Amino acid sequence: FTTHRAFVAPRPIIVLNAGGFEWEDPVNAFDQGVDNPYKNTDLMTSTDGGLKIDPARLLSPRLNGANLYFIGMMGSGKTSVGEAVARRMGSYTFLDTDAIIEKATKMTIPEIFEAEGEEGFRQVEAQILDSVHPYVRCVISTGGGIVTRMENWSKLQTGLVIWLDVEPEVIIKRIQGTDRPLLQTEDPLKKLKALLEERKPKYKNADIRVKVTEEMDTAAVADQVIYDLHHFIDDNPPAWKLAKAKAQAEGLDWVQ
Ligand SMILES: Nc1ncnc2c1ncn2[C@@H]1O[C@H](COP(=O)(O)OP(=O)(O)OP(=O)(O)O)[C@@H](O)[C@H]1O
Ligand SMILES: O=C(O)C1=C[C@@H](O)[C@@H](O)[C@H](O)C1
Repeated sequence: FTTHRAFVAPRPIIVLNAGGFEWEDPVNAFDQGVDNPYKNTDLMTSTDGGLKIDPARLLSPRLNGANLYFIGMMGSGKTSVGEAVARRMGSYTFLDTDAIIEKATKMTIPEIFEAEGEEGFRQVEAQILDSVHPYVRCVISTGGGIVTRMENWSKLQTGLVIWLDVEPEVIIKRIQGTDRPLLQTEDPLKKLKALLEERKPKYKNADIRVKVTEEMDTAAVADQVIYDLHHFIDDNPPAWKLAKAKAQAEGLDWVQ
């Protein structure tokens, strides 16, 4: 992680044509931003001694614009937690690749799976990620299977990647009976376990792994993510800081 990774110039969104159907320019689907974030009164909390700033608010200047990508199994909380983190940060916009896909294609995810199969959906997903990743200051919640395509990692790794690691037994209680296409089987828990085993080596490539237990509600997970992000940045200072420390240790003038 180096802060200058964040400065990828935004580029025009192209009109996409994948998976066998015409798309609208997905730029119109990017309207899920946090409204006027500086009006967020939760950013300052009152304590005994006075006002205390939310540590989430301090992340933004430390990230220098780098995007945060949430990865993990379906139902792991990427959308709920991602949105909570973006709101608390104040100056980051929240985006959800599944929601953008549905808006850009004017189809629901089950409809895309039905019409194009999983492979068609993956193509669409990869192109949406390609369109989204040049933007800066975004918290981006991704689809559970986005990690399966190697090419997606080159986009994810332009930001910081956070894996919400949740046991299938916990997930199934949250999402049983929903219309997620990959769980339309006789034994959804078995399917979830098999998918997790297959994907675990990919999820492990995340910069930060947050173990989420059943007792943790969305706010507790968001707290943990924010805490871990500060520690990650502490442990991975930008390259210029290391260069400065090295130069000074060698007795060189840093700036004449
Ligand atoms: N920490 C939590 N505790 C309890 N319920 C949660 C928690 N996090 C998320 N949920 C609930 O689980 C369900 C799935 O959450 P969410 O949509 O955020 O997951 P997701 O990872 O974005 O899923 P998908 O990849 O399928 O879109 C929602 O009903 C949400 O309210
Ligand atoms: O885990 C998966 O492969 C998926 C998760 C969802 O977020 C959707 O992207 C879709 O249902 C596929």
